Formats: sequence, C-alpha cells, structure tokens
Amino acid sequence: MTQTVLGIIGGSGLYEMDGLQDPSWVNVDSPWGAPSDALLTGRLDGVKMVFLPRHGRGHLHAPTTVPYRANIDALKRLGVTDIISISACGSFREEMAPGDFVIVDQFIDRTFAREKSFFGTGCVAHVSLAHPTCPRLSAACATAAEATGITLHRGGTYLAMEGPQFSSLAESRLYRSWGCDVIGMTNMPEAKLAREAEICYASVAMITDYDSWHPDHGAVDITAIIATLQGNGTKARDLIAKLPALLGGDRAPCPHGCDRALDHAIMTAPDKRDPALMAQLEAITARVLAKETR
Ligand SMILES: CSC[C@H]1O[C@H](OP(=O)(O)O)[C@H](O)[C@@H]1O
Ligand SMILES: Nc1ncnc2[nH]cnc12
Repeated sequence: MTQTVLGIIGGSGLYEMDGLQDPSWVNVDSPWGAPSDALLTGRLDGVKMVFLPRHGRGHLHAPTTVPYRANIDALKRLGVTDIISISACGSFREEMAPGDFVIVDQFIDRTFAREKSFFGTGCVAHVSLAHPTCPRLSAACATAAEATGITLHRGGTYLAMEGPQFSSLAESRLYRSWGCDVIGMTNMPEAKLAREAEICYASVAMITDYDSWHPDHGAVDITAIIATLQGNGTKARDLIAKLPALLGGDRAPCPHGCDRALDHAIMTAPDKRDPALMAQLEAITARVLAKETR
C-alpha cells in the first residue's frame, strides 16, 4: 500500500490554499524547465497535499505558456499520486449554468502551440488516453462536490482551445455541434502529461459563462467571469477540504491502471534510447524502468 499524495492544480482565481497543516512553499528543480510557481506542501486531515497555481501567483502564465511538462514533473518529484485539476470554463449547454461544476471525463484537444508529451525522438512511448480522467478520483470529487451543495454535472466533454482569445460565434456553434459540454484553455496537454507520468487525474471544471453561442448572453465577458470565479473559488475550497477523508492516506493501486500507464508503452529499444532524454525522463519513467531491469 502506498501513501496518497494529493496534488491540486489551481486554475484562474485559485492561487492559494488555506487550511494546510505545516504549509511550506517549495521550489522544485525540473529538467523540463521552471514550474509555474513554487509548490505549496502540507497536510490536510493527515493526507499529504501539494498545491500548484497553474498560472502562478499573480496570474503570470498565459494558457499557451503554462509550463505543463515542468508542472507535472515537479508534482511527480514531490510524490503526487493523484491530481485534481480545478479550472474555469465556458458552457455549451443551457442546463449547465454559470456557478455549476462539471466533473469532466472526456476531452477534445484543439490546442496546437504546446509541447504535449514527455517522450519523443530517443524514447518513444504511446499511452492510452481513451479514458483520460481517473474514474476513482473523479467519483471522489463528485461525492465531495455533492456533499458541499454544489450543483454538479457528473461527466462532460471539455474542448481545449489554444486561446488566449475566446471563441468566435462560429467556433462556439461548431463545438456545440460536436457534442462538447464545456470549453477551457488549459486541461490539455495537462491530462495527457499526467497519464504519461502515471498520476491519476480528475478535472473539476467550474462554469463561469455560456461561451458565445447563447442568444441571451452574447459575447464572453471577462468581468462577469471574474465575478463568478470569486464565488466558485469558495466552493472549490470547500470541495477540496472534503477530499482527504474520502480518499484516505493509504492508497490501493488505481483499479483503472492510471498508475501503471507506462507498462508496455515504451517502444524504443534500450540500446537505441537517447541518454540525455532518458536523464530528463528520470522521474517520469523510474517505476517502469525499474521493472524492465528486473
Ligand atoms: C479567466 S477566463 C480564461 C482562463 O480561465 C481558464 O483558466 P484555468 O483553466 O486555468 O482555470 C481558461 O482555461 C483560461 O485560461
Ligand atoms: N468561454 C470560455 N472559453 C474558454 N475558456 C474559458 N474559461 C472560462 N470561460 C471560458
């Protein structure tokens, strides 16, 4: 049995986390560059927690320039087993209203200007992303949200756009016609990288607006988004506070295999692997490479 280390990636409007025991901001060196910020470590109800503000304190990083690989690698280096991503998003559904939360379970990745994998020339790997979020962790988030009185939608498809501009009306209508439920700018490649890093990932999306398709709401308005975000931030903190009791400190292996995603995924023959890339991959591949040499 391993110990749960819960990682929280705080999105727009969530830059700090109160209530941790023994809180400490730590700088983590990653071979993938500097993470978005220092990481806040501590304990909540006996469970180890690590918090990282996705855009950095003060909202420094744009969706395109968030250092996604460094962030996931830094969380891995701190022993994080489970990541809860908290994000603001727009809605494509009348019944998914601003103020509601969605436990996202699928993604359509329309981002195009980001590094999306730890792997590449010199060490090629292919992980499954059919189910990009962890059902066990997502269920815990749903239970926590419902216990907090949040209006919750279990399951939803998140369209990840490049941004930073919001969608045109034509794009918004197109994504609706594709069956998407919500839209944001950051969950990809974050979810892909968490899977490569063998960390369970759940996405809690907080609806701030109706994107631009809605005839009664018109263009996305950042002022209205920020107002909704302020209320959502309090709800998100209440949800997070319930998670340690639901997850517990002792962690059974993921029944869905998120923590073993690299088993059989690496294609490159050991003697063809690039030593420099393998050194960079040290934290990500430690578990699976230890098995390879046994
Ligand atoms: C503040 S509106 C646009 C901004 O908010 C979302 O950020 P995050 O996903 O980190 O909560 C969205 O993806 C955009 O980056
Ligand atoms: N409508 C929207 N589109 C993209 N990202 C968002 N984040 C919050 N609302 C959004």
